Amino acid sequence: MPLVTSKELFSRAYDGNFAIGAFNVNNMEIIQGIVDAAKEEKAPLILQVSAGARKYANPTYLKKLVEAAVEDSGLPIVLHLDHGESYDICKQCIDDGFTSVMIDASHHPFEENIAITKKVVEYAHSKGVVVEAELGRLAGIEDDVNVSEKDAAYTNPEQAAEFVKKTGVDSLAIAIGTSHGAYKFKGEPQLDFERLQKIAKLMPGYPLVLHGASTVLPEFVELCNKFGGDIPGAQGVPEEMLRKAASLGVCKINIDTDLRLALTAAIRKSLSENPGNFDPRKYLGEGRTAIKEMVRHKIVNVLGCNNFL
Ligand SMILES: O=C(CO)COP(=O)(O)O
Ligand SMILES: O=C[C@H](O)COP(=O)(O)O
Ligand SMILES: [Zn+2]
Ligand SMILES: [Zn+2]
Repeated sequence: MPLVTSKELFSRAYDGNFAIGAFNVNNMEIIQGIVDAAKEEKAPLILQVSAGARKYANPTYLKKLVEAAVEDSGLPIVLHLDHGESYDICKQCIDDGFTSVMIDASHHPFEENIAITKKVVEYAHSKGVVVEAELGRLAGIEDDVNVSEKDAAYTNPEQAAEFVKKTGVDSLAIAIGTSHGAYKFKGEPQLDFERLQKIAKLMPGYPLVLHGASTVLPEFVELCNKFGGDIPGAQGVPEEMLRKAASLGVCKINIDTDLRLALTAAIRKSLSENPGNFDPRKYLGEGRTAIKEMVRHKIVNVLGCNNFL
């Protein structure tokens, strides 16, 4: 099976109230860990590549690794550009064979975001590629911010509907209180589900995307800290909130930080417990296994996209 777009995956996810995991990939072990879990759980996958990942791994290598994953697993896999910052990088990835790109022009004024997104959509659609865009600012919002500050940063539901209509974009990343990285909330985790419901109601059947959706699993934070790390106070999105989002029109859930933490925790532990070892296959292998089990947990217990095939 060749790489697929997310069209069919999202439509099934929407109807079934589950979500597809979009995992950031940077090297072979990360890809293998994710794909091995998905293969065993019969789950589709979105493997996403950031500009930083392309720079780190070299675009040709990454693409070949993802193609190898498709060939080896036989799974429906989407190759997606994460946070494309310009028309040019989106075009480059489309020409390179990506089946999905994100144009993230969310930091531009509304009309400009529309114009840039529309241009990407026109090119992508002419090549059979789907597009994700973003509206709103993905930022950690403190507990004590007032309503007007929240309104300024979070996605405006009416604007979201207008944006989708004017751009023809295939999916939309929204801001309801998540943020990237391991420090998402200072106090109680809080997402604006009322806003999500309003957005979903204005666009029935339309696939929404949640960035910054790692849970920052405490077991990995603890392992990192136990074996020489120093990441105090890390906190992510509780799993029940992700399940709720998936039942309210969120079809794509982005996960990077949890992969980083699982890999780092396992490598720290392995190196610390085996001080005489200098064979990378041992600690990278243990990192890969940690990723596999973490991703399996997400697929089965959080995303609900197992037994998809
Ligand atoms: O949104 C993401 C990638 O686009 C990843 O979010 P996390 O940092 O929560 O894993
Ligand atoms: O959204 C950001 C992703 O976690 C990718 O991060 P990166 O740009 O460091 O590769
Ligand atoms: Zn953004
Ligand atoms: Zn993101």
